[in-house]
Amino acid sequence: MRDIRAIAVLTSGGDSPGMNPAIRGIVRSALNRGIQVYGVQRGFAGLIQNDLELLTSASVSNIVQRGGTLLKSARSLEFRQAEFRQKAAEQLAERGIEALFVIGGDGSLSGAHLFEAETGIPVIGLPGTIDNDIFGTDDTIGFDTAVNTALDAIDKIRDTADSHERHFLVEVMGRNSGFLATHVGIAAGAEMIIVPEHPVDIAALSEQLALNRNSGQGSSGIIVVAEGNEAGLTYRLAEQLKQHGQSPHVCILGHIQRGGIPSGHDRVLASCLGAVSVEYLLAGYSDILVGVQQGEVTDIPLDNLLRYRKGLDPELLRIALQLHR
Ligand SMILES: Nc1ncnc2c1ncn2[C@@H]1O[C@H](COP(=O)(O)OP(=O)(O)OP(=O)(O)O)[C@@H](O)[C@H]1O
Ligand SMILES: O=P(O)(O)OC[C@H]1O[C@](O)(CO)[C@@H](O)[C@@H]1O
Ligand SMILES: [Mg+2]
Repeated sequence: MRDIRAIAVLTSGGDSPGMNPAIRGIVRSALNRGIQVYGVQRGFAGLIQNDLELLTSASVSNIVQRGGTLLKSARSLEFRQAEFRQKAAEQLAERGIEALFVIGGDGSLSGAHLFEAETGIPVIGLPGTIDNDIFGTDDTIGFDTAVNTALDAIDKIRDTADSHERHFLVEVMGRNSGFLATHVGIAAGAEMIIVPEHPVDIAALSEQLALNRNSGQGSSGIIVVAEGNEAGLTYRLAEQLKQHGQSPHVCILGHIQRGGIPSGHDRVLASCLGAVSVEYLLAGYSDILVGVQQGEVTDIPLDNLLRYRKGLDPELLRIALQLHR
C-alpha cells in the first residue's frame, strides 16, 4: 500500500453533470483514510495560479444532486506548455500534495498524462464529459444525463414538427464524435442520424426526406446532427437541403445539454469511480484512467488516449439505420 498524506482534485474541460458526485466520492473516500484533500479551482488554470483550498467532508455536502462543478472548470492554454506544468508541479510539492486527481474529457486526461510523465507526480484520471469520446471506457460521467436532456427537448420539438408537418435538423453536442448523436438519435426515434465519422450524402439525405413525406409514415421528421468540428455546420446542411427542394428547420440544443441535475445513473457512476479511484492510488497505481468496461470498473493506462481514438459502435449504427423506416 502506498502511503499518501495529501491529494488534490480538479475538474477540467467542459463541465458535465455528475462531476460533483465524483468530487464528493474522491473527497470522502480519501478523508475516510486520513488523507487531506485540496480542491483546485478552475481546472489546470487554477493549478497554475496555485488556487487551491483544503476540502472537508462538509465542503461536499449537498452536492450529489447538483449539475456543474463545485470546483469550477476551464480550458487552459498555458497548461499546454511544459514550463507551466512544471510550475504547477512545484506548487503542489510545496504544499506536500503527493497525487493529482483529474476529472475531465479526453483533452484534460491527455494533459494529465503529460503532467505525470514530466513531473513524476502521480495522476489518476476520471472520465468526466458529456461527449463519451474517451478511449478505454464505455461510459463517461455526464453522458447519460446529456442524452436525457437532449431527448426531453427533442420530444417537445417532435410535437411541433408533427403539428406543422416539418422536418427538423436538431444539432447535438459531441465535438468531432457522434456518440451523443447516435444514442440520442436512437432513443428519439430519429428519422436520420448524421455523425462526423460518416460523410453526409446530401442528395441521398434529401431523397430520404422526400420518401418519408410520401411514405404515409407522416410528413414530419427529426434528423439528429452531431455538431462536428465546424461552427454552423447544421445551418449549412439546411442550406444544401434547400437546394434539393427540402425546407428543414434548424434547432441547436447547445449548452442546455451540459447542465442540469445528474441522472441516477451518472450519480452512481461518478460516486463509484470517485471512491474506487482513491483505492487505485493507494494500491500503487497512477497514470491511469479509472473507467468502465462491460459494466465493471477498471483501470486503463492514460497514454492510450494519445495513441488511440474511440470508435463509434458499428452495431449501434447498423441498428439505428434499420429503425429509420
Ligand atoms: N495535449 C495536451 N497537453 C496538455 N494539456 C492539454 C492537452 N489537451 C488538453 N489539455 C488541457 O486540458 C484542457 C481541456 O481539454 P479540452 O478542451 O480538450 O476538453 P476535454 O477535457 O476533452 O473536455 P470536453 O471535450 O468534454 O469539453 C485544455 O484546455 C488544456 O488545458
Ligand atoms: O462550452 P465550450 O467551451 O464552447 O465547449 C463546447 C464543447 O464542449 C463539449 O460540450 C464537451 O464538453 C463539446 O461537445 C462541445 O463541442
Ligand atoms: Mg474532449
